[in-house]
Amino acid sequence: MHFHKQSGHLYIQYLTLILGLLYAALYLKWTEHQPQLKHLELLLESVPVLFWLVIMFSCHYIRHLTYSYVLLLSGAIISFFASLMDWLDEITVPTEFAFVEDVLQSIGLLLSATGLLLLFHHQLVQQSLLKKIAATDPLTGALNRRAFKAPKTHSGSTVFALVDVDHFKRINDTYGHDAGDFVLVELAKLISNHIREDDQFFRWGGEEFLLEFRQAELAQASKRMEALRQLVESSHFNLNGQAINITISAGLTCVSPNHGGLEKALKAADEALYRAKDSGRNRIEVAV
Ligand SMILES: Nc1nc2c(ncn2[C@@H]2O[C@H](COP(=O)(O)OP(=O)(O)OP(=O)(O)O)[C@@H](O)[C@H]2O)c(=O)[nH]1
Repeated sequence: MHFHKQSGHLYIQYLTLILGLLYAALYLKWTEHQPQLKHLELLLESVPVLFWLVIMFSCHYIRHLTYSYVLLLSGAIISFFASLMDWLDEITVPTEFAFVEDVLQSIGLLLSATGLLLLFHHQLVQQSLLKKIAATDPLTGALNRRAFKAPKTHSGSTVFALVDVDHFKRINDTYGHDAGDFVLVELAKLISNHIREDDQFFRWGGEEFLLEFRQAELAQASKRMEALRQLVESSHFNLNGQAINITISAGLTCVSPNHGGLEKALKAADEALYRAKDSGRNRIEVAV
């Protein structure tokens, strides 16, 4: 008979529901017509029993994390029976199984705590991975627009350079779209390898990038941008023996600590970039 893995996990949920119903029936049956029972104590002792049932039921949702799942589920099952024995002690005369009960409780807690720790660890790793994916451009590996944050006002002046590949459409048209992608990847690598650790490099969209020169004056950043422009101009991107040459244009603007508005500054950089394009490309222009 073909046994589907998924249904095996669902059986555990059904089993939990059945155990829950049996427990409720047991509770009602044994407390019926017994006014001498301490009902409040009995109710309080029910909390751990129900808690472990809920954990057993919820384990289904982490079934893809095998180790956490197995540890948490087995811990919950053992703890459930230990709590049930504890609960029974309220109704019947406490038995000589108190030691077994304690051992079961310890093992159950140990297993579920380990399962939970593994689950938290997995969640932390996943969270940082997701953060990284959300901030990275999948093609070039550069930061993406989502990762961009306005510079902090106490960190001195910042210079932004909007960088655009010249006549990029021609590269796509001449060598194909994959070659265009290759050029973007290589360009991003080249620039990333030649900026300072403090500087930030974003893929702003299409064949446009944003460079953030942190704690830099306009004159100093212009020099560094000009050096990058010359570096790109003199580089050959080698695709299957075919050397592809490109040039870039850039528009720069400075944002001082008491800047009036980042959007305004980026717009100025964009206008400077278009001036660079209009003036023949392969050059940098500073916003006026
Ligand atoms: N291969 C590839 N092409 C892209 C990508 N994103 C945008 N493009 C292309 O980039 C080209 C941009 O063309 P245009 O906006 O005309 O600019 P350009 O040809 O670079 O000309 P100028 O900017 O004026 O120098 C378009 O053909 C887009 O299809 C990408 O991720 N990969």
